[in-house]
Amino acid sequence: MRHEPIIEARGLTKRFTVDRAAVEAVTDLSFEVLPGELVAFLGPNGAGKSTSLRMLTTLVPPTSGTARVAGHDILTAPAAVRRSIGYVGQLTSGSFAQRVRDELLSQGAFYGLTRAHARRRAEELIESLDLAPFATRTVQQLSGGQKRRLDVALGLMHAPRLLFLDEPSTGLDPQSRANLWQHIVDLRETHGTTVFLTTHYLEEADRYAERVMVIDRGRVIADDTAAALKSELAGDVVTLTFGTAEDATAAAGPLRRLAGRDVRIVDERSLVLTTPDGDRLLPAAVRELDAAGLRVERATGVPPTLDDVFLALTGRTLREAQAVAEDSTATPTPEGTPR
Ligand SMILES: Nc1ncnc2c1ncn2[C@@H]1O[C@H](COP(=O)(O)OP(=O)(O)OP(=O)(O)O)[C@@H](O)[C@H]1O
Repeated sequence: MRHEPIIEARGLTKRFTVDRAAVEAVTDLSFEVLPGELVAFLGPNGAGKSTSLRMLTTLVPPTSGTARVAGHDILTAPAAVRRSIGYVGQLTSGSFAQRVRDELLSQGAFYGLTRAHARRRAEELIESLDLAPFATRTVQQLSGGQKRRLDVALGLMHAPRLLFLDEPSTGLDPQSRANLWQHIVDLRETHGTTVFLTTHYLEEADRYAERVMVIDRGRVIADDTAAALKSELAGDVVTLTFGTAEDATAAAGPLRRLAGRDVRIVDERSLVLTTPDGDRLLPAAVRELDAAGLRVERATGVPPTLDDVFLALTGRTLREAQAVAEDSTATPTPEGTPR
């Protein structure tokens, strides 16, 4: 039996007006997420990730298109959508002077849980998000990673089936990031919570998400498992280094024929190519070139990353796209929810 999608976006588009010019933050976003999926929405700064999330969580209205989220239409039943989902935005939500446990209880009251229910739920979340040692601390006494775990707990107080997280790990050190991710993965495994999150960390999306949607300039440009995206859109990067520049030049033709791929010469003595099956190509290439008297000094085959996927799709790496976005001096005129 096919499950009903828990998110069903149809042509979601958002246009902002910046200095009287229209900025299309999100263009024609259509996709489905099934219950229990863990989806990473990956893209550089300014790609449209947060705006997409804000539309799906009813924080900003779309310019056109609509979506059904947890069974409710975001345009006609926004309150029902909000009751059914958890949302953790980019900024830490806890109020500074409250203690962790009290913060969770206030959130429970906000969602209309009885005091006894809220207490039970708070204890469960304190346990599952590893907050027990800090439960009586105030929010301002927590580290960045602990605060982010509290944010996730706050988003889960009313036990939503669907949790949206906007860049949950940005600004955390690598260890806290890995720890937070482990909690997110556990949540999904233990409670079957559907998790839809944005990130610009390639490695995280690659390692933890079972599905990666890549967004660039407001459009979704790829949507699959990380493994499928890498094998279909990128390939192993094979590098052969020779003793002399002459050997490298002489080897380029035979290697091109053997691999059936374009070959580039780098650093005069190395040949580089991308192929879906580097492990098979490498020994064959070394044997053939050796037999032709062209000595390979070093041979490496590196599996592709999601950055190679982004490069294959856009002609630039995600890191380059990120750097350009960070250099951009354009300040948007706020409209809708302030950033
Ligand atoms: N309130 C707003 N008013 C005007 N323009 C906006 C507003 N919010 C976002 N934008 C613009 O829409 C585009 C997409 O922004 P968005 O915040 O959705 O990107 P993002 O992928 O989430 O980026 P980041 O990783 O930096 O959070 C950007 O060009 C941004 O400047």
